[in-house]
Amino acid sequence: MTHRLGGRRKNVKKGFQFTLMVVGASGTGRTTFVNTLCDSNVLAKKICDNPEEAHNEEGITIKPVSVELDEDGVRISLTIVDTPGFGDNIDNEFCFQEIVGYLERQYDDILAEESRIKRNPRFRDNRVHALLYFISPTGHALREIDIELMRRLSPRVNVIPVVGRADSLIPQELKDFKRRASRMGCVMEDIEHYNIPIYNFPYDVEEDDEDTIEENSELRALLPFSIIGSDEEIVVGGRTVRGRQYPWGAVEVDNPQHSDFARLRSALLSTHLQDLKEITHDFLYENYRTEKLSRTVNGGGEQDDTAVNAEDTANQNVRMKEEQLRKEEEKLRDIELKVQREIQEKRAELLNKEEALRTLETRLAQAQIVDA
Ligand SMILES: Nc1nc2c(ncn2[C@@H]2O[C@H](COP(=O)(O)OP(=O)(O)OP(=O)(O)O)[C@@H](O)[C@H]2O)c(=O)[nH]1
Repeated sequence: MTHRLGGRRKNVKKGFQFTLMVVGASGTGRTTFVNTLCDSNVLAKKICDNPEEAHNEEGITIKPVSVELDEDGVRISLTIVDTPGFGDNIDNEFCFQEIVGYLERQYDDILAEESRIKRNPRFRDNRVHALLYFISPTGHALREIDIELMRRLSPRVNVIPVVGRADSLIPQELKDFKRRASRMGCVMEDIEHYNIPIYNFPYDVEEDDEDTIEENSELRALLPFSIIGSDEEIVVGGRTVRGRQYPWGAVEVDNPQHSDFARLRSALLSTHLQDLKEITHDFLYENYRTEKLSRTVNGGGEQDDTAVNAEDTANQNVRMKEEQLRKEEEKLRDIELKVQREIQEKRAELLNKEEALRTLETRLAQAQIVDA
């Protein structure tokens, strides 16, 4: 079920917090996309690599940066988590682990916070709500590394595949690459073939309204989104627009005929922001939590901070229950004593009355004897 921003007046006033991770090999256009999305230089461009150091494998660095955006009058506090260095190494296993580890650490923080007796008012929820996976515009099927990473990340985050630098392919090539199976294979065919549970703008024909179904099926049909990014402005037919100028013509970032940038931007920051957050909390985090806690209960051997916290909470619950039972027993004992006291008082009262009756009867009998 998709939720719109408009229905949440309180949040509209306060604004929304959203965290977006961007992953993709170097040169796929991640940095330019982020800067185009935020309309400012949020991420610094990598300045020309030193050829003497090019063979050094630097590994991946995960860098969150925050930026405040105004989306049609709604404040969005957007955190971008960039992952430069992904796919640059011969062995990418370390990169996979770093990214999955980062996503899981944010869940662990929430789990630990939920288990605390006293909440930390300054606690910040850093869970990642969506991950844009940048695919190189090769025109070929997905690479093994793309399939492997999307498959590993999908259980932990809403993965949305995008084709970066989409203007590197001519429109027909791009169409074939996105959806239409050709000799080369295509992105969506691979995603379906390998059963990768990406975020596919879910809808329920029975439950959702017509507009939601229509909008979500349109967005689903655009997957993977083709992205053109540019931090430059060009003049096209007298209009100043963000785009890229070529000798043969121009491509415009915000023109839906040229790129899916505008549709993706509005899905992320407006129409589907709440849905992505809800799936993260209700489904992805909940699954992680269940896995983690059942591993702890089943003695999976993992005894980290969260496990200890969960154990503390369980012990505390037992102690609270014991205390409650003790109080109830005390209350029952008091009632019992009170009832016993009342019975004794009534019995004494009855005995007194019997005594008085007997005295009366004796006096009556004596009076009758005197009369006779
Ligand atoms: N044609 C075209 N070029 C692009 C596009 N987006 C970025 N580029 C160019 O591609 C090159 C790499 O872009 P970046 O945004 O730095 O790519 P990146 O994925 O962040 O790469 P690293 O910074 O090396 O991790 C730059 O020269 C950009 O100007 C695009 O949509 N179309």
